[in-house]
Amino acid sequence: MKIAVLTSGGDAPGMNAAIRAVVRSGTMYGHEVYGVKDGYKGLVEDEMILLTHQSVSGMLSKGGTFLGTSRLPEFKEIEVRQKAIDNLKARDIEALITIGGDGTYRGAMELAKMGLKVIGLPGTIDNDIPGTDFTIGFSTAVQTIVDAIDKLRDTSSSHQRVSIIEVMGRHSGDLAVYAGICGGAEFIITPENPMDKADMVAKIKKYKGEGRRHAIIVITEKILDVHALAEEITEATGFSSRATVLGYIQRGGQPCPEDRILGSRMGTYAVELLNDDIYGVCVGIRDSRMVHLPFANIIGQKRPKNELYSLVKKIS
Ligand SMILES: Nc1ncnc2c1ncn2[C@@H]1O[C@H](COP(=O)(O)OP(=O)(O)O)[C@@H](O)[C@H]1O
Ligand SMILES: O=P(O)(O)OC[C@H]1O[C@](O)(COP(=O)(O)O)[C@@H](O)[C@@H]1O
Ligand SMILES: [Mg+2]
Repeated sequence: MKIAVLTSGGDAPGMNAAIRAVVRSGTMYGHEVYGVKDGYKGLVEDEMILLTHQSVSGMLSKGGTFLGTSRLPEFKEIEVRQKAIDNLKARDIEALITIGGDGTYRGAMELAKMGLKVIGLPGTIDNDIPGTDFTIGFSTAVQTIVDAIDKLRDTSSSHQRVSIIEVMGRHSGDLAVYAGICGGAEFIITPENPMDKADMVAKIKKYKGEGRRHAIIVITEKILDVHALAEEITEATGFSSRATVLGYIQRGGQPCPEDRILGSRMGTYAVELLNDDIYGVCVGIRDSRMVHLPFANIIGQKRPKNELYSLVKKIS
């Protein structure tokens, strides 16, 4: 069978491991694997290349995605998707493996409805996809954030400051919660765990009175202006405060072992699903096992609130 693979949406460390696994296991099972450049854009513009065992050599340890990625809002239009399907048909490519986040899943489901054999793999640092305990890229991003918190604690403590650290996650607080716990944050503010400003100010005043040298606040992006919050805290508590927006550094870097393993497992599992004539599904990891679920069961669903949210309150 001819199989195409693409990465779409925000890049995530471990995407290359997943592509590599699709190529290596695909060729092992006798398939031909084509890499699509820059996500859905490459499908529409017919930018695809045959990938061999050799083409993915050395890719396991590389961050980002060597195929490139993009956001293509026009892919919501049926005429644009039809062009993608026609390009695949002209090359006799029967199946497509997409690696991306929730938006990529939506595009994949639409393609599946149009008759293409599609499998979705969860690749995003946000860990915001239902049906899987973890997404490819999340663990590496957590590691990067923890490293930043550790460094910010050094300078906070030296200057006796409250350090506010804004992390990514879009509408999901998982990055903030996991990294905040690892970094010993006093406060973790996320869409699922809103800020109680009066309580926070009272506690920071108390910490100041106790002579504490620092406090760490980790907050998900898009909730508020962190620099304004730093000024408010300084004024209201007398505990000098500074904010740092971590930004795109969270998306880059060498994938950690967990993401290399997750990408390798998911890429191989996707090919094996196609071998078994299973498609129209997305892959997940649940209780350490590979699973698959129809796109329709995942898209638009909410992830249950992570149980680690209650841990934060007990140990901070
Ligand atoms: N409803 C949709 N129908 C078709 N394609 C979509 C839809 N939503 C998103 N996409 C495609 O998926 C791409 C990636 O989605 P995006 O939300 O940007 O990133 P991610 O997949 O990482 O969440 C979009 O740029 C668009 O091309
Ligand atoms: O790269 P852009 O377009 O600025 O998008 C930023 C967004 O991408 C992410 O890094 C990853 O999100 P996606 O996986 O949904 O693309 C979010 O955490 C962040 O909000
Ligand atoms: Mg997303």
